[in-house]
Amino acid sequence: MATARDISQSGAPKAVSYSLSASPTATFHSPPSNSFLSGGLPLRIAPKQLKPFNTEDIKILLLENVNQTGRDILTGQGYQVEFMKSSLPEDQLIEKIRDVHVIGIRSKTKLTEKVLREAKNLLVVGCFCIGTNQVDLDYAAKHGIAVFNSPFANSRSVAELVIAEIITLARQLGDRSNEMHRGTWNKVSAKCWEIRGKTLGIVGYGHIGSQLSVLAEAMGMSVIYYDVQSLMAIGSAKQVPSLDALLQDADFVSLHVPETAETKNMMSIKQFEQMKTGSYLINASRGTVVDIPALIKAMRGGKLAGAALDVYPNEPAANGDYFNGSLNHWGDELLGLQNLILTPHIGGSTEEAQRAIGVEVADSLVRYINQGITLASVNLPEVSLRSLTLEEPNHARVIYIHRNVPGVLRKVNEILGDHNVDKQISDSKGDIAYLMADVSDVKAEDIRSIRDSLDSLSSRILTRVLY
Ligand SMILES: NC(=O)C1=CN([C@@H]2O[C@H](COP(=O)(O)OP(=O)(O)OC[C@H]3O[C@@H](n4cnc5c(N)ncnc54)[C@H](O)[C@@H]3O)[C@@H](O)[C@H]2O)C=CC1
Ligand SMILES: O=C(O)C(=O)COP(=O)(O)O
Repeated sequence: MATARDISQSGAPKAVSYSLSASPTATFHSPPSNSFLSGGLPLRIAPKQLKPFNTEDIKILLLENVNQTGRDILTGQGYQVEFMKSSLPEDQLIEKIRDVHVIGIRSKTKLTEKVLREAKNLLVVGCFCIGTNQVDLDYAAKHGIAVFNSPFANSRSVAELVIAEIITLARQLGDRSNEMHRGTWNKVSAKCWEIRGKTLGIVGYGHIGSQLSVLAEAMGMSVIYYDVQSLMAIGSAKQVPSLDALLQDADFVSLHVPETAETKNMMSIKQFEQMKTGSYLINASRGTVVDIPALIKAMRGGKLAGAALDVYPNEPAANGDYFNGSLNHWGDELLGLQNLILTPHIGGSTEEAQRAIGVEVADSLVRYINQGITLASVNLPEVSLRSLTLEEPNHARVIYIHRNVPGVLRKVNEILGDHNVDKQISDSKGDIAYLMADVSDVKAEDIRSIRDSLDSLSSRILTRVLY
């Protein structure tokens, strides 16, 4: 059956997702085949007066132990919230995602095209983390699914972890501690260093890299950084022109780039060869950025004096025994190395960061679900109008997500032109455009007519009407 998410190859808009309900206690409906309304939210019309949609009809699935702060905000809105501590294997994720309007994830849940294709009712994804590489952002945008994240609420936590790791590596604290646990007293100073006066090379000078820069300089380190963009240095840090230049000069190299095609195996055999003998590598970015066999080789050959890994190419879905999962590719080869700190992707895992992320992403979701506001979306144009005046009767907010092709605004305004448009805004991002208009003095039949007319336009991706 065609759904509201389909973009017809023929250009003809497809059917529709929700039923019209006049019942004051209506619950979520499965898409009826003969329904005549489309879009992401159930329409609710009370006799005589238009009513806002019912938040209780919204179904949300939260995976990966999203913080209580976010859960409280979402349940406080009256949405139906299902919470799970871990991520889900693909087959179970596909089953679950078919039914929900909103999904909240962290870095583990992969929302690929295959998964999103099944998400027939999905309006919006909340990434309760910084990275959005786990979501097919382009597919989501082309199907009118907004994606939000928290761009910097855990940056400080990651930077502090890296500072701890720099000192831990320089003083071989991990090995000394392990030895003490095994009953060995091993008091040594050989190849143990102060970090004062050493050079830290930061790869990727964004939110985390620049925070790290400030902390490292405060401890007496010299900072150099490499970034694809030309960025203002903080303090006395200096931008260098290439990764090679950074690797040749740095005593410690810390990676803070996103997962992209360009950053895959950014640190491989050639790059390790460029590094100073006795230097250290820290990766708290994404597991794909470091070629692990090349790292093992560099550590065994003495090129590196130590390394810290917080992220891995494949990470387990849940806490527990990982030996049967992702890390067994390298097994003893990796685990047997000296002065290698392994942590289970905890860079952003502090109370402060998780609480702040919970609030920030949940707030973005509520704004989008209730008001259609896309501010801070990572894949749709950022569009905002002041809050819908729900107190005023017979107002409606029309949201039209469409392909960015010539002539759409003229057609939309022909449709809206029969009504009193109080405010209107439109913006585009690549192939996708987002239009929002508030209309007043509309009755139920006007809304139905606006909706049907917008649905009949060949540019349509998704129509929502909120009131
Ligand atoms: N370990 C953990 O728990 C966490 C890991 N992360 C990871 O850290 C990454 C970085 O986070 P932020 O600093 O917030 O991101 P950001 O977007 O603020 O900064 C990334 C920087 O990398 C630069 N960059 C991109 N491609 C590059 C390339 N090929 N070569 C050199 N520079 C390049 C960008 O220009 C940008 O300045 C995130 O994408 C995420 O994958 C983020 C938070 C927690
Ligand atoms: O914020 C990020 O991108 C992170 O890597 C942290 O991910 P997490 O929320 O711990 O799954």
